[in-house]
Amino acid sequence: MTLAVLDLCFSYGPGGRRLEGISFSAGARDVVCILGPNGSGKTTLLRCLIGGLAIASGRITLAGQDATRLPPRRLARLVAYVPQGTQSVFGHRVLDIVMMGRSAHLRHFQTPGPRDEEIAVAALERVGIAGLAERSFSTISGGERQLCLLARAVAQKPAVLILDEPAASLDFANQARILDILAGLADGGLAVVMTTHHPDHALQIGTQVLGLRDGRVIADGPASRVLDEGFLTGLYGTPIRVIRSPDGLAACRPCPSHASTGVF
Ligand SMILES: Nc1ncnc2c1ncn2[C@@H]1O[C@H](COP(=O)(O)OP(=O)(O)OP(=O)(O)O)[C@@H](O)[C@H]1O
Repeated sequence: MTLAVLDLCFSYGPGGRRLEGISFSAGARDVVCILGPNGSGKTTLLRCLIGGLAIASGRITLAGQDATRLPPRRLARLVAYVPQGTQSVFGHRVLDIVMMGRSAHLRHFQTPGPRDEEIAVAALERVGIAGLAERSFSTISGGERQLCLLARAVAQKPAVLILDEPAASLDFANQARILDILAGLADGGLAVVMTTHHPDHALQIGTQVLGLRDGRVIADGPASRVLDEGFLTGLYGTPIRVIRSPDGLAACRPCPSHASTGVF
C-alpha cells in the first residue's frame, strides 16, 4: 500500500509554525526517514499523516483513497503510529498495552481472544521484551516503553507504520535491534515512515530521505544520493563529515570547530 502526500500545508494558527508544500510517498518496502533540526516540523508532519492534526490544504492518500476521509477504525487497520515517549498513569500490564494494537481488528464491544494474545506475545518476542509482559507499563524504563509501543504497532499488523524517533531512548544494541526489525517489516511489505535525529540510521535502513527545515522540504530522494556532507551540513547548520570505510560502510560525524577530532 502506498501512502502519498501531495502539497500538504498546515499551520498552528495565525503567526504559528507551519508546514508548507510537503510532498512525498512511501510504498510497500520503503523506509522513508524524515530528518531535520529540532522544531523543523517532523512530529507535526507525522501527526498530520495520522489525522491527529487537520491539514489546511493538500492531499494525503492511502492506496489512492483520501486518508482524511477514512473512518477511524479503517484508518487504524491500515496505519499504526509509534509516538515519542508515552507515559501511562494506569496500571496496564505491558501485554495489555500490546493487546490494544488488536482493537482495530475487533468488532464493536468484542474483547480480544486467545489469537489476539498470541499475536501480542509474538510481537513482544519480536522486539525482545517478552520477559516484561506481566510488568506494569508505568514501571518499565523509557527504552522498554519504546519497545513496548513498537510491539503494539507490530501487533496491529498495519500496512503503513509511522514512527516518531523510534530509537531515541534506546541503547546501542536496541537501536540496532529496532533498525533490524523495521528493515524486516519493510522487507515483508510494509511502508515505513520514521523521523530520526540519527542520519546514520537513515544510512543504514532508509530507502528515501526527506530533509525538513523550517517546515519545508529542502531535499528528498534515495538515501544513497541525498545523504552527503553538503546536505547534512546545510540541514543542521554545522559541519558534518560522512566517513566511509573501505568495506563500504558509512557513518556521519558532526565536526564543530571546538570539538575534539577524536583522532588518537
Ligand atoms: N501545539 C502546538 N501549538 C503551537 N506550536 C506548536 C505546537 N506543537 C509544536 N509547535 C511548534 O511547531 C514547530 C514544530 O514542532 P515539531 O514538534 O513538529 O518539531 P520537530 O521537528 O518534531 O522537533 P524535535 O526534533 O525537537 O522533536 C516547533 O516550533 C514547535 O514549537
